[in-house]
Amino acid sequence: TRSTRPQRLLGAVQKSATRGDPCSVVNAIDQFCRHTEWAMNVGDEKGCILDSVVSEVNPATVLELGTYCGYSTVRIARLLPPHAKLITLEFNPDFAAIARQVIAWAGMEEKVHLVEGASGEWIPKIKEQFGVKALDLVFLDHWKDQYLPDTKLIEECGLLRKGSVLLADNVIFPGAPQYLEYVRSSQQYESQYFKSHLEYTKVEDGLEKSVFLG
Ligand SMILES: O=C(NC/C=C/[C@H]1O[C@@H](n2cnc3c(NCCO)ncnc32)[C@H](O)[C@@H]1O)c1cc(-c2ccc(F)cc2)cc(O)c1O
Ligand SMILES: [Mg+2]
Repeated sequence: TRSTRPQRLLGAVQKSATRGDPCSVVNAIDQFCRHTEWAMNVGDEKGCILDSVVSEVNPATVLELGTYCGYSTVRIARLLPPHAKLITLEFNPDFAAIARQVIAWAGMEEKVHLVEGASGEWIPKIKEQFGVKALDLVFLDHWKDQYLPDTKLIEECGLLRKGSVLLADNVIFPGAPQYLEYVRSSQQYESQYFKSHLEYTKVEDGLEKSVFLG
């Protein structure tokens, strides 16, 4: 039977990237998605903005919502200090299986906890399961209509501290209008839009960075 897009993306990593070299994994996926088969990774252009936010925050604890094939997981983990932790939630078992192999190929297993499950079920468990007091950075890249409910759940679970950063992909395309309205109008956030383009295309898209003010 025909392979799936994530399987073909993993094949490109195993063919073109060097084991243990996260940058070569990121480059192999970008090359594949730009020249062979598009896939919904944050990509190289928005990825540079993601890199700058990760470097600025220098997080000890990161939560990613929506692992997919693990592109942004590897992109973030490669910048984290040795004992930092990236928790990434993915509820599709087929995508999770591919992402585990991409993360392993990049040699990032030590820094990444991939949890196979839904954000709504797992966000309330993060403190106890992972001994996390607060999240320094949250990267939202899952179903766009879930950005707002999950942000409210993260707040309710007391997972944010003064200075915690939310970074959301696709706030223009496909768009997350309710989320944007919330973080831009709330007194509890200082929000900033980083204009860019939809991965591997000329379509406008961007990332919204929102600092929790406590
Ligand atoms: O739709 C997009 N992303 C969704 C990602 C979903 C991934 O996250 C997983 N996931 C979803 N909800 C949850 C959940 N919790 C919520 C449910 O309980 N808990 C755990 N995991 C979850 C899915 O299983 C996937 O692995 C997108 C589209 C375009 C796009 C642009 C232009 C086009 F023409 C077409 C597409 C570009 C992008 O950058 C995009 O991110
Ligand atoms: Mg996205």
